[in-house]
Amino acid sequence: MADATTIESAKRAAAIQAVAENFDPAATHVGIGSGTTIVYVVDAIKERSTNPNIRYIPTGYQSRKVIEQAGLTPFSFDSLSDDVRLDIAFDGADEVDEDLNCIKGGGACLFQEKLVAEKARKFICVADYRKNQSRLLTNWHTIPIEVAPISVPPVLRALRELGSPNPQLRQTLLEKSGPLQTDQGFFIIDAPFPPLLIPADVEAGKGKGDGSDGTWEVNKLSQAIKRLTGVLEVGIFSGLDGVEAEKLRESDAGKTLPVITGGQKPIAVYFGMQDGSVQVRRAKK
Ligand SMILES: O=C[C@H](O)[C@H](O)[C@H](O)COP(=O)(O)O
Repeated sequence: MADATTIESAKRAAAIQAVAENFDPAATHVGIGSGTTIVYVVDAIKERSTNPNIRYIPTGYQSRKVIEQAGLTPFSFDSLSDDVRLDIAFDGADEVDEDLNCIKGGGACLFQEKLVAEKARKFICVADYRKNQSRLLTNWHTIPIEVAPISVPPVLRALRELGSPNPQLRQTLLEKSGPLQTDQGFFIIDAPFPPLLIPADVEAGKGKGDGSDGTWEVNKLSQAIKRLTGVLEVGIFSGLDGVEAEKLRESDAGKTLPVITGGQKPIAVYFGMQDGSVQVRRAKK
């Protein structure tokens, strides 16, 4: 069992290396995710950046406060024109599999994180070693799903039909305050599922991956949940590979940003390890 100091040191080490290797001080637009790890990313950016003209695009209230407290300049996503791309976006993750699919939303931020990730030429995640797993839902057991409050009962029922044994509406820490509200004023349902397959598992015959035999492949489950009426976004970042997405964006330079469905996998994830080292998992070229 690791102590809090080891975990925080791991986050900091990963953030420092991720920023050193990917942050370009000549950038004009930088996306900033949410959570506890992103604070170290912003600290590392602040150390390196002398450019007061960089616009930092937050992914929610907490993210905007982190940017402001660092003395950097926040710029709202909805003030960006559609043809502007972010040079890069950094974010945390709750779990990452060997294909770089991620679960996010442990802190109730996922919708704006997806918008920002999809608008970035390069999307980088930073996490500590607990998040490094070969399959999603190994150590982190539930998928956060952002839903319209009115739709909670039918979405819970539909999730059970998809095979989630006991999906729960996330509550605030203070029980009398009721369900936790997102930055959009929506609710979060946390849906447990068995560990998710990657496409290679389905090809290897480890399961159908379409829910019919109790197994789900990560993209298929994400799409099945996203289709439910009342679901704003699913906390699975999968879909287009980071390298594939980057190529698509480069080839489309100057035109409208291509629509990337199903979220986006990062092009690289920096894991701070228990021994103080940093492991980098990159998308395969
Ligand atoms: O909702 C929160 C976000 O998706 C975070 O990026 C994620 O939960 C990771 O947070 P942390 O860096 O605190 O582990």
